[in-house]
Amino acid sequence: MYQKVPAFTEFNEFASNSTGGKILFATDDFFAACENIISDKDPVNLPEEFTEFGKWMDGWETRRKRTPGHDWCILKLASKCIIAGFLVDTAFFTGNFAPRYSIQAARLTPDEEALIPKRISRMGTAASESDLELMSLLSTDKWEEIVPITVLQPGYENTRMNFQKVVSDEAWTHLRLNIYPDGGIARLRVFAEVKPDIPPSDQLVDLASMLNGARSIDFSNAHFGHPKNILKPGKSAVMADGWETARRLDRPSIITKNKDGTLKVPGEEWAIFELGFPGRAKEICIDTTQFKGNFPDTVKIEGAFLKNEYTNASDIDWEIIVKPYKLSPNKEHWISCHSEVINHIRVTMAPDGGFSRLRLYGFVETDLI
Ligand SMILES: NC(=O)NC(NC(N)=O)C(=O)[O-]
Repeated sequence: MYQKVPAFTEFNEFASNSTGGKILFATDDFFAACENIISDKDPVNLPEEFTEFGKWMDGWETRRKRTPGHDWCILKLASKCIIAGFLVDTAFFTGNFAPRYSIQAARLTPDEEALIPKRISRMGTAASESDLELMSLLSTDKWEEIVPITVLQPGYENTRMNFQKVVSDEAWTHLRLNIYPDGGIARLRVFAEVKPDIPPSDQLVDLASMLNGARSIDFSNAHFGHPKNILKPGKSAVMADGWETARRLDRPSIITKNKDGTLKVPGEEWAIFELGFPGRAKEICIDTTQFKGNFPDTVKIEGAFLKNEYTNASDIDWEIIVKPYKLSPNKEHWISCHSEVINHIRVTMAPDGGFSRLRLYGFVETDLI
């Protein structure tokens, strides 16, 4: 049985590898390296797997502390953002999960970040005394406690998901995750809203990038992968890191084609995104990388400028930006386009399937921000 997932998990995620999060420091990596907590993959359990240090664990696990203090790590977020909530997943850490945690946040300048000692990430290691002394150069008044010391539940199927809502309007660049006194956690997910600087109006910007504030706000189907994945930076490394729907069950028993080569198959799946900035679209990329036997036949893109908060897709007067466009497997499709000023798009795939990334380059309409 799975736990109920809070609404803040619909926000983009800013700690994991695929979005550009980074572990900068950890006091101890004895049983399992801290980088595991930002892995994109869901944690796995390999009960028979042991390393020279102990039981192999898919997460960050420190040694049992026999000295004063507690363990902690520093993580750089993919972008400066306002945090809506956390997931501390203790999956498969049962007799060895960290019993309590807290989170502090900071806005660090590049000079301040440079004070953090270079990290050696290896199982069996711990930060040296001199590294810990260097860390004390980072003034403590930079770090604000945004999650107080909080009890964690063990990594059983029905207790592993430790969700924590955050209510604050401040934007942060770095997090310090404290575990008390030691132990393991499998993953840390940080759900947040990015507050990017406004780019100049003569610069082409990816208006659909999550790092520029784009977000997924509605969709018809996300069975295998959430549409918010297509807004992530960089290429997708696995098929799970994309938007993928279930196969539509209303497809005909035998598939045939229209004269123009499109499929004679009813039905489509759609997702709606709020763009990071209002602007005019100039070039769109639909990237089917990783999707080989399950890319959509076609994708259509429409845009709209909404003055008010989005409520319902059918109430909107959508302008077609890219007519149904025939796709190929495992490939970037770059399409030139021209739109009016828009701040939302509807992406419709027919009849179903998945793709990994969407780019929408355009000029920002700075007067409307
Ligand atoms: N069986 C274990 O998991 N033992 C120890 N942890 C690892 N990973 O070996 C521990 O700290 O309890």
